[in-house]
Amino acid sequence: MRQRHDEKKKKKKKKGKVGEVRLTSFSRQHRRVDVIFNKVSGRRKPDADSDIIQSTLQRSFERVVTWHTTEDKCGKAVGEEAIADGATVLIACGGDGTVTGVATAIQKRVEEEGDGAGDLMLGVVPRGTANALCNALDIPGNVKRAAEMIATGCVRRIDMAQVWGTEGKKRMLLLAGIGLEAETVKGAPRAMKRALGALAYGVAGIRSIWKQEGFEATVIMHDVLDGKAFAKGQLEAKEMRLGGMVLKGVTVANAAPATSVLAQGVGTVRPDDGLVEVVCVASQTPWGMMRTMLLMLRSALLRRRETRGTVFATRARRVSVQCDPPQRVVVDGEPCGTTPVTVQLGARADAVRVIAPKAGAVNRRRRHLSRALIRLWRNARGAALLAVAIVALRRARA
Ligand SMILES: Nc1ncnc2c1ncn2[C@@H]1O[C@H](COP(=O)(O)OP(=O)(O)OP(=O)(O)O)[C@@H](O)[C@H]1O
Repeated sequence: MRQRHDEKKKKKKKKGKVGEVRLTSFSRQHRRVDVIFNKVSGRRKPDADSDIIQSTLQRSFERVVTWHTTEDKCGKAVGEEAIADGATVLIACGGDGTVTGVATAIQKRVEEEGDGAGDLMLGVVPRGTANALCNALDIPGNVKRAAEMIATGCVRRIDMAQVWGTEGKKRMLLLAGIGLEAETVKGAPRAMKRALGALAYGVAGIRSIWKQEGFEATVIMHDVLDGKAFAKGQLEAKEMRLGGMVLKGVTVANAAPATSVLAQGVGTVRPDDGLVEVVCVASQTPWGMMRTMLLMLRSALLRRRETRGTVFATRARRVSVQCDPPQRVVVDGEPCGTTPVTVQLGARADAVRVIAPKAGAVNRRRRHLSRALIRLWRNARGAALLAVAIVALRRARA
């Protein structure tokens, strides 16, 4: 009896959690890592970062090969070259554009070769401006710590969607933004990102709130499956059509941190559930939009659905968006033509294996912190209202 119990325990230990593989023997299995380096991403010094990454990885791997992207040869093209050369662990060092490019090269090979593609894996060392994927997966933001994590992390499977737009087909790890999000990305060119860092997106975002005109949108969703839709219960529908709405933005997200505010509203953006989060915002005035965005941020921090009339948020497997007049589209921070656009998660949706810290612990800490902050804000607001009331009462008496 005791023996059987021990055997069961051993098996459990071997298997680990579903979707997570501990990488204790990872650096011994994989002797080579390939670094795909984008030297123009972000604001950090490329040579210094390259040295840190090289020396850190050399401690765990026998061979570290570095490849450089160029203006015409992006993460995807360089990733394909590295895979053809025998790379199995590809580390994308750059912004979200570079990460999606390398992930696209990996998924393309997996689709072509199936099991023959072997153990292809994506690692990320963030060097970009927003580094949204790293924030969403709790990958350290520090270059050295992210490189160290490559040898000690877990492998998480995350979905990768396909996007069909006016400029053809593209892959998506993070999100497709239509309207407001696309205006924000356009309003933050590389020179501005170099000067202001992540603040560039904040400045561009506020400017686009005032600039973005409302547009008439038709959103068609297939396989809508949402556990707490409209806070009323399970919502399941083969097809759902929202038509004739005047919106300021539509976001279709696969993975997004809380700072990608326009992707929030469902409560959590799950990168591994085979569904995308669809969020439509309809606030018509700039101040109304600012308020709506604060509510969306709250929804992300508290992991609670936003049910106000100006936000519609749900989950589906396939989404098509048409706009009148046509609107700009960005996919993972890169321009991708205009609407109409369709986003879909396919059967091989879980093909991308990303090296990331064990999910859970960091999220739990973050949730506690955000709850504490909101409690503090409520108390401070209550105290301020009380003080104003006391002053008004005193003045009235005098
Ligand atoms: N050597 C290079 N010279 C000029 N541009 C390059 C070079 N390598 C890549 N690029 C361009 O960099 C872009 C991708 O940048 P990436 O998204 O990785 O960084 P970022 O824009 O600084 O970060 P973020 O997406 O977080 O704002 C692509 O459009 C690609 O054409």
